[in-house]
Amino acid sequence: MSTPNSDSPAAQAAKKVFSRLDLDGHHLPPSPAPSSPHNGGRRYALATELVYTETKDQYGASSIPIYQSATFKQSSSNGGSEYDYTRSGNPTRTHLERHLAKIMNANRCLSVSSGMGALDVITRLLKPGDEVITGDDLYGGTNRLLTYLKNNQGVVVHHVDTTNVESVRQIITPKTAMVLLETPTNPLIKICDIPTIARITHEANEKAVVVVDNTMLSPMLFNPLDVGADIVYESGTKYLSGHHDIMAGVIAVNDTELGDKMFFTINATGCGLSPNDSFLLMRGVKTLAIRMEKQQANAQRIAEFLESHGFKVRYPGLKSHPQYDLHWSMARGAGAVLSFETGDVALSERIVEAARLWGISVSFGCVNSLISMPCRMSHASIDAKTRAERQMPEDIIRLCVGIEDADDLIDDLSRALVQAGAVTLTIDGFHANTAEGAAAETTAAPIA
Ligand SMILES: Cc1ncc(COP(=O)(O)O)c(C=O)c1O
Ligand SMILES: N[C@@H](CCSC[C@H](N)C(=O)O)C(=O)O
Repeated sequence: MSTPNSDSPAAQAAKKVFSRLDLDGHHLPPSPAPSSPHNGGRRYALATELVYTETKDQYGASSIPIYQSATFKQSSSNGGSEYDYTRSGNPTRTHLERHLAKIMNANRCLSVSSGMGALDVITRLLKPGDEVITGDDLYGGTNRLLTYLKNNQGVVVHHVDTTNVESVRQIITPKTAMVLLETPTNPLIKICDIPTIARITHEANEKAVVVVDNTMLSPMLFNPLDVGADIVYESGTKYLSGHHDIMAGVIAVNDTELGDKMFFTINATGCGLSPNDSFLLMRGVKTLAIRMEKQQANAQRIAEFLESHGFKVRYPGLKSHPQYDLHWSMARGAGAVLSFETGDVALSERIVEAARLWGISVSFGCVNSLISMPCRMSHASIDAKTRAERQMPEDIIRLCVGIEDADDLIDDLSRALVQAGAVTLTIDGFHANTAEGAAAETTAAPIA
């Protein structure tokens, strides 16, 4: 098996991010994040800021209380109190949103009941006739909402290869109202050049907003607002909360007018995050750095393990990723989602079903490792014809790596690969039953 190259940009960048987790406390550089009235002014490394909060609680509670109340008493008939009704605002939610604004380098953050809820709020900025440019590899639910807007709301949606800046440049017009990007994309792990696309979009049409779905990387590894995005959203169901026990969505902006418009929608439609889920998301966010560090390290090992045995693996921590340099020019880590192909749908099915430690489940970003077949699960809402047009391999397996012991994860995957007949055992180890596999080095330890 190949060993990680400690001089690679991936290794260097990971050191840069995570060496700041070293608890020697002597040389934490000041955070480069801008200070603003909303973010409270970030002063420390992100790992520190994630856990550092100031509550104004009357009893000095170290954890924000859950203000489980729909209404708030007013000091007079004219109102006069900070909160009146939880749909419009709640202290637990406010605390979370201020904390998230700080770590997302935003002036304002809004929290809603799911990632799709966040995209719904964002796309309500559109009006009939507006054009949206988006990718040809997208989370299935995002594709579904955009298709709904196209079929029912008069919004024109262009799916192009957003990994190619020219495809985006050629299609921008004065009617372009939004450019919506994922990076890495779900599930093909393709990389989009966010700074360049943001620049060319704004140059061509200053009214168009660039929206980035940052769910795959989280603010631990990427801050799209810093490189030209206008709106960033994430499914808080994933890394931000980290335990698959809540649904949440977050939206971050620097532009006051955009923030106000989206707050209007949240208040008008009632999709703001509940006090209880705000509390749980706040609790989850505090461990984001340490979870991401372990999940990424595990993902790197799994990706190298699969690649060294001849599988075609998609992961930006591997030098073989065609956009490796682009990814590392923007992000501080590779994340913990990877996908690989077997060349045979039935074989992929057998692998997925033979895994024990890897739970068969949609979603990612939680502490448990998950395995799935996107074409049948997370992306099943994209019809087969469209999947084929967009070159989505039906056999693709997605791995969402958790915090377990990496050797246990590799052992379980190895066993599943053998049981499924995906690899051939040799005296020295095993290799994938693919053309690449036959040519691959077989240096892994034999499977017991
Ligand atoms: C990249 C991406 N964005 C957005 C979402 C939507 O998030 P949620 O499930 O919290 O609505 C998901 C998954 O569901 C996702 O994978
Ligand atoms: N049945 C759900 C599937 C959710 S997929 C969740 C996640 N984004 C992933 O990529 O795994 C639906 O149809 O939305």
